[in-house]
Amino acid sequence: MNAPPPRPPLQWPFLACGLGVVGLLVWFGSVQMSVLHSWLGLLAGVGLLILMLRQFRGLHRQATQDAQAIQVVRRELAIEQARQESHSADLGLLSRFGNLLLACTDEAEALQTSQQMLSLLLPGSAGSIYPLIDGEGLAEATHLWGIHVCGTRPQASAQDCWAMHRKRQHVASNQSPESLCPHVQPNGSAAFFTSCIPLVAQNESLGWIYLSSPGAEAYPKLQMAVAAAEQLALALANLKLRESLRDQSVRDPLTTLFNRRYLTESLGREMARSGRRKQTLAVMTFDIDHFKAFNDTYGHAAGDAVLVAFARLLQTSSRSEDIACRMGGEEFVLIMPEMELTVAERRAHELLAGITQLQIMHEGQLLPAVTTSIGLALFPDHGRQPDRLLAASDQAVYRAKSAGRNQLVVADAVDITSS
Ligand SMILES: Nc1nc2c(ncn2[C@@H]2O[C@H](COP(=O)(O)OP(=O)(O)OP(=O)(O)O)[C@@H](O)[C@H]2O)c(=O)[nH]1
Repeated sequence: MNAPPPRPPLQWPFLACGLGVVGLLVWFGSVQMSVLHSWLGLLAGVGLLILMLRQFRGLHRQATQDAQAIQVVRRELAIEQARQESHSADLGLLSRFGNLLLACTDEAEALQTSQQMLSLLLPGSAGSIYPLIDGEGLAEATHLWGIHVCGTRPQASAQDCWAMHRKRQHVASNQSPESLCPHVQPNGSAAFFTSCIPLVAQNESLGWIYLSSPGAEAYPKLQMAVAAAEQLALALANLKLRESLRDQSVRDPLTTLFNRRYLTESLGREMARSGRRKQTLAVMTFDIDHFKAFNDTYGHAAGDAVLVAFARLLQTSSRSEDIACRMGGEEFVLIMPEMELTVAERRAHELLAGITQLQIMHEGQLLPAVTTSIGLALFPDHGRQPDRLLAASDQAVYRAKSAGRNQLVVADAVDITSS
């Protein structure tokens, strides 16, 4: 910003004015003395008055220039103030974004929040968030805003993005097509810019944000986008860590099924939900038969392989709303919300057959088939409290053992007013 030029000193006009007045006085006074003196006085007075007028004109010009300079400064100040206000509004949004991310409980919520906030933070651009969806570097543009001025692949590998290679933002334009990332698909001749920003936190790459903006100028709010990407990356890394810690606390490390702790947490919740919806819920308890003998014959590691294979069978033959748990040892429980007795019985028979058909290889050797006994209890018929329902299912599995194993036994109906 230019500073206004300094004003000229004001002595001159006053001095010229004073001398002009003195000249005129001398002229009036000298009228009495002599004509020559009077004309000299008059000339001096008029000369000084002209000088004074010139000085005033110069001052006026200076004042006009000053006023113009002040206007320029005011305009620049207004622009600067507007820039500052927009910057502080952006910082406010950025901090709100950070707070919202802190409140997110999972990755899906964080991405949804980011989609909404980035569209506010980065007006004039279209964007896609590409979170990595597997350990192989494949990413999917799951959350989008605005209308991209050029296409981008919905699924792309980290190899297709320069920002992922360089681990820093990559700005490109169709003016130099070789600079565009391979996932960008130009679909017209109008000028556009693209910006890819990697999502990296704690040295881990989690995906990238892709922005496109029309015109021949690079997107002006790139720094804001980079700051937002840093916040999102940090939030995603924290949520992943939280998820993994939570997972460790509720999952069985050998089979990765849920553990007993998770079962007790979720059974009550699922029963309450079924109660509200006036639906039945089935609980199946599995106990692999003669597992001690199996371990003794083929070794503990072979036994582990059987437990892992059976866990996979439970997972693959369950619906997404079912909850498969390993209670400990060779005992498993499957919670099946919204399941009627006849359907549950059919599923149990499929599992009885399924376990005998497992082809389990261990150290290059095909292990012999194993069988399981199953106890089945239904909410609310066999228990209205989680411990009662589990106990009913447990008792049923022991009856299946006593009856010769490799079979299903349904719990006895009980007086539900006392269960
Ligand atoms: N391999 C392996 N074995 C386990 C694990 N946890 C418990 N076991 C074994 O599972 C066996 C359970 O034996 P039992 O409770 O006597 O039951 P069972 O031999 O299956 O007999 P039934 O249940 O009456 O058919 C024991 O030998 C335990 O050592 C595990 O994580 N891995």
